[in-house]
Amino acid sequence: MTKENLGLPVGTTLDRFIKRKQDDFPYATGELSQLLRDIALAGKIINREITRCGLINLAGAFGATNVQGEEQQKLDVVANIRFIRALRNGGEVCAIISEEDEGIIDLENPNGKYVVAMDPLDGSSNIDVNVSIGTIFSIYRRKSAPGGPITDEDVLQKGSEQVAAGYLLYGTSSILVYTTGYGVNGFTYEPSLGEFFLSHQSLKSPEDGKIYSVNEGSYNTFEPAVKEYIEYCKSREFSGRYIGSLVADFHRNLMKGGIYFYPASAKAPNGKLRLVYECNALAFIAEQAGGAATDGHQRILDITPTKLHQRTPLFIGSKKMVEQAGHFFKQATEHHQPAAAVTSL
Ligand SMILES: O=P(O)(O)OC[C@H]1O[C@](O)(COP(=O)(O)O)[C@@H](O)[C@@H]1O
Ligand SMILES: [Mg+2]
Ligand SMILES: [Mg+2]
Repeated sequence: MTKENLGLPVGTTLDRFIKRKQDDFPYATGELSQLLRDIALAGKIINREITRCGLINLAGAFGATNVQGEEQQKLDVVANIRFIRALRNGGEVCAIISEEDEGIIDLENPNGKYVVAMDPLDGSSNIDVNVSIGTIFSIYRRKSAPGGPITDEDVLQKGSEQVAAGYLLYGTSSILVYTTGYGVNGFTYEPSLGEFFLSHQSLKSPEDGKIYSVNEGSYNTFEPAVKEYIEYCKSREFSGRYIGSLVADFHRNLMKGGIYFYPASAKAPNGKLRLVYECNALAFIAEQAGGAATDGHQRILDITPTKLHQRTPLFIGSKKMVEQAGHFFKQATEHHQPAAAVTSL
């Protein structure tokens, strides 16, 4: 039995699963396990707020903009507060990077060994229309000495340094999907019991797929290689599917096989998505599930961030599809001319 496949039955609680995983590492202190439980707890609370937000005056705009200049929704703010509170109370984390806060959130917890980067509410534009939304998180080990100030080396680590990452998808059912670097597992939430249960063990992304997910309304602003890749998808009669919540689009493609991309455009030269708290976590999961994630040229997990809210283009999903998209960029770079379709993959 490998560490990846514990052979635990469907229906095992998240708690028991985490405990079993921890038993595989006799020297582990249990702090990461506790941190994962804290995140699951925050997820349950957010799930509750989401399912009744239309009734408790939580729908709609908050009336302020975040650091990116985007209009915050009330649930963006609530989710941020809930997660910060859960991580502070849990005691395992020293600092948080959040989409909703400009600077580092120092929890003033010198004993916290971990740094968490998070998008507390992903897909904000879908909140008020009952469409799936999510939460994304990355967990890093603190690099600087405990007790001292939180430094750039703590918060600007490459995605390949993640010790764990995951997402919560609040959809037709809510699911927590995470990896600690030994495969990917998913836990479906049973609201009447208040528990996450193992439902998707050792998730594997189909190697290839027939779904492409991109905001095609921006087509005219994309660079030629991206336009050509989209034309290639159309020529193959792939299905276009775009929810507009990264977590939901990613999850569907993970299950069914497909590619999600948010490329650079004339109006967003580095794309829209944020490297530290959106792309890295999903890239880690994609790779652990046998998929891939690039910015069109290089592996997402190899990019060293220089800013907390840094943006990056993203191409993520089934391995063959991400490679195929990369070929269009490669050809465009090599020949300085529009790339021809690579049909051999
Ligand atoms: O409306 P667009 O430009 O297609 O952008 C949609 C993308 O933006 C995001 O909503 C950004 O996430 P936030 O809601 O956390 O800001 C992604 O979830 C989604 O894929
Ligand atoms: Mg987001
Ligand atoms: Mg968000």
